[in-house]
Amino acid sequence: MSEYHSSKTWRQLLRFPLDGRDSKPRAKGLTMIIDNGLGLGETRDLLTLVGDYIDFIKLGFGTSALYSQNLLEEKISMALSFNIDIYPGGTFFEIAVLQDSWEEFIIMAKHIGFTAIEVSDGTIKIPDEIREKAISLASSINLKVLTEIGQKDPRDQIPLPEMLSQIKKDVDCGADWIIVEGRESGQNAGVYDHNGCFIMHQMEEIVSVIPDPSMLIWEAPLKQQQQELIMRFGPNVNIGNIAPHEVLALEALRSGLRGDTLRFSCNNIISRV
Ligand SMILES: O=C(O)[C@H](CS(=O)(=O)O)OP(=O)(O)O
Repeated sequence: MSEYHSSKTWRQLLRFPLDGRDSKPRAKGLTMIIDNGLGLGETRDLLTLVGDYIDFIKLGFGTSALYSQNLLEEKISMALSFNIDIYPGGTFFEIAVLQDSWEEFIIMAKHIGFTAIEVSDGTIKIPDEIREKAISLASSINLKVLTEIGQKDPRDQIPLPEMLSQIKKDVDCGADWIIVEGRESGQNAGVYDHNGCFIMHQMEEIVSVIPDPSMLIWEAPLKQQQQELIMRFGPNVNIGNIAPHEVLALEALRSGLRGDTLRFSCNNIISRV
């Protein structure tokens, strides 16, 4: 091949097969990662490479308690410098409820620099009154509020009508987003069966009660789940519990740069040629 001289980038040469992916800052198409213990160097590397494709970092479960304070604060500032919201895992909030310290927990989260909070009851039962007050308190101090519906253990699963009414109550109380439980495994929890397949009627009912589907964040750690969500709701569906090293792969899926969604976008491409 003769010498090739061009300053063109791939983006100038090739269109993304799936149109319409929103860029940051965006109100929908959010990606939330679960960080179970990235060091500062790893975090810097990750955000330099894929910071444009991450909207929320969740420090998994109670891992925040295991950091030194300096390191935690440094990690939080790093996330903020990439315009990424950061919050402690829902399980950590549940521990604070169990220990009757949830008000101080929320205030301390704000003080440390977290920009959001997750109010969940995936492991323990939380009285409605505490859930409502927690949402209001967090909103009143300008923390973004994510609530979660669905249980971690299928044996604890609450009936669907209760789950649906919880969504409505959370929205009325001022929750900004509702996370649909899927765990880190994406199997046998929340709206997934033991194979990681969506329990379809649950998914449909959830979508039907929410005033704005972009308020939902689907925990969907598995590719088959991400693909299903993108094919059903488009590239700007909110997806969470993404492993840090899977962010780019998810973004490729959202943009049709991967066989699984390229197939789906083929009609689109053919009609444009
Ligand atoms: O971070 C948490 O507390 C959990 C992680 S997992 O469900 O145990 O994998 O996430 P949550 O946001 O409470 O579902």
